[in-house]
Amino acid sequence: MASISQETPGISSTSARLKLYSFWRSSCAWRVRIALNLKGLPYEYKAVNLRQGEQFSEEFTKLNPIHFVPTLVDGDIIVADSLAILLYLEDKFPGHPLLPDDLQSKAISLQAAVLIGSNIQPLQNMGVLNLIQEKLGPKEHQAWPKHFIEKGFTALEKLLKDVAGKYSVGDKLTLADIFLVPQVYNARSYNVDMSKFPTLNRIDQALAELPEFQAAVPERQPDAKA
Ligand SMILES: N[C@@H](CCC(=O)N[C@@H](CS)C(=O)NCC(=O)O)C(=O)O
Repeated sequence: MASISQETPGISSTSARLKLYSFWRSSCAWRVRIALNLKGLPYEYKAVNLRQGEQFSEEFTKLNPIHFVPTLVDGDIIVADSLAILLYLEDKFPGHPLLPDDLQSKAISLQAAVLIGSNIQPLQNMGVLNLIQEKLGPKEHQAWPKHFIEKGFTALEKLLKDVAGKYSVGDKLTLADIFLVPQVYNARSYNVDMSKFPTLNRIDQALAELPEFQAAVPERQPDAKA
């Protein structure tokens, strides 16, 4: 596993205490990269090459026995799972909040994040798709994720269309935005027609303008195309 310091604009990362175990192409790790950038937290980037099976190494298994990235290490504290990490960061570093105070907006932000994190992404995870390819063939390997992304996005579009402002829930950034961007990227890679989801498409385009989101994209990570 390779280790690289990640600069946040304006903050020196030489003394970064946070370590993020990530893979450039992982949508779940991407969520955490966005949050760290938004909160202005420097971190050490620990690359785990999922395509070479580094998630099964002894070193990584000690950190996360289910063999998934992301995993965050903050001194003696190890947090695995993107939502758990984001809520941990929110508690420990409340500046630049990722959840609104208003209870209804907060509930919708969490609902949107969980819709993606529980009802879309797990059905198109690498291990799942490898198994589908093995059992059902390469055609299903493409059709399966597309089906579940479209089903999830249909619900998400309905959830957000009347509450979206500049971003997913009003005009402030929330967890919903952090989960949305990597999932739209994956949707495009499975040829999902995003014009069927105009609210999601518009928000994704607005978020693409923000430097904290730009710095988190897969292609800009130290292990990109490793
Ligand atoms: N619920 C977990 C899911 C983590 C997850 O599925 N990670 C993927 C990358 S996005 C992974 O590590 N896959 C490796 C594998 O399938 O072997 C989270 O949100 O962090």
